[in-house]
Amino acid sequence: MANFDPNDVLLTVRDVDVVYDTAKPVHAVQHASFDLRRGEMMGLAGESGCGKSTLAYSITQLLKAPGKVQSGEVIFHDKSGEDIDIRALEGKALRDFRWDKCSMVFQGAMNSLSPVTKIGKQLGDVYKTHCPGMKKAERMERAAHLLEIVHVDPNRLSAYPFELSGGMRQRVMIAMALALEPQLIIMDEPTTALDVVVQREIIQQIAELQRDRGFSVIFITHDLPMLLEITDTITVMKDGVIVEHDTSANIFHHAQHPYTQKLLSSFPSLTGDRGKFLRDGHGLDVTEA
Ligand SMILES: Nc1ncnc2c1ncn2[C@@H]1O[C@H](COP(=O)(O)OP(=O)(O)OP(=O)(O)O)[C@@H](O)[C@H]1O
Repeated sequence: MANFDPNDVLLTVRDVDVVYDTAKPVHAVQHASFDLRRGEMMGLAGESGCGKSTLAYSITQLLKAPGKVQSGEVIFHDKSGEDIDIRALEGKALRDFRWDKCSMVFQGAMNSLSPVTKIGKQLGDVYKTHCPGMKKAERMERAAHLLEIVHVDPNRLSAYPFELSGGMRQRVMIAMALALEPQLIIMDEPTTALDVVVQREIIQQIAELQRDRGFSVIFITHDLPMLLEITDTITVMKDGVIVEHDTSANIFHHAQHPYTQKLLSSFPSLTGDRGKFLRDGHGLDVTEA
């Protein structure tokens, strides 16, 4: 039971090919194609080194040398009706696109907060940059609201990052990613550096926020059972190639590719039977397999 219209595509990725141009070139992503719908939460799974991050960075033009997108098409179908060719964006248009329409939360994002600047100012600066006419009082009001959304006490606006726990700092980074209400958020192992209890709380919260606010998510992790709980669809990569892309329910019940089957069977379950949880469109309800 998905929360999105299957015909309402937000992102079209076609035939994307990425090479790291090193002494021995690495063909890290090969002919990757998928559609992401508006309001869809898609998991990108596969073992370390299979090309998940490379594909995500290519989509957002964040790939650094020696990585190079050699070919392919990435089109963002904006809610305004405009089709944006992301690979053709440069300069200000690209910077605006990144926060305004698409944001990213990285694994170590919490460590990218400036240690000498209060949380409120760092959140407020997103508005200062992207909404230049906004008054300071409104920036702070919005920053406080963002903290509330991610369950951090708004009094923490006056705190420095070192005064917050790792989980709180990562929540602040999620708040920052939400600031301009982007249509797409790419999350690359956003909770991996945190302890498991905090990971679980934050992942549940991401799923709730996504459901309530209707943005689309590409959630990157090697943790396939977790993806089964929170995503609508899952894309599985192996050695730079997308080997399977289907609804999470189909991946769980009828995985076609032997590699997906192997991934599914290689994880112990928290609940006894492997992955009893499946997203049903209403959060993380339990569904018998
Ligand atoms: N800067 C680089 N130079 C050369 N090769 C690279 C570079 N970055 C990544 N690669 C290679 O590209 C391939 C894909 O790496 P990538 O980091 O995208 O995989 P991943 O699935 O995201 O892995 P992880 O889960 O460990 O983050 C790997 O073979 C990796 O060694």
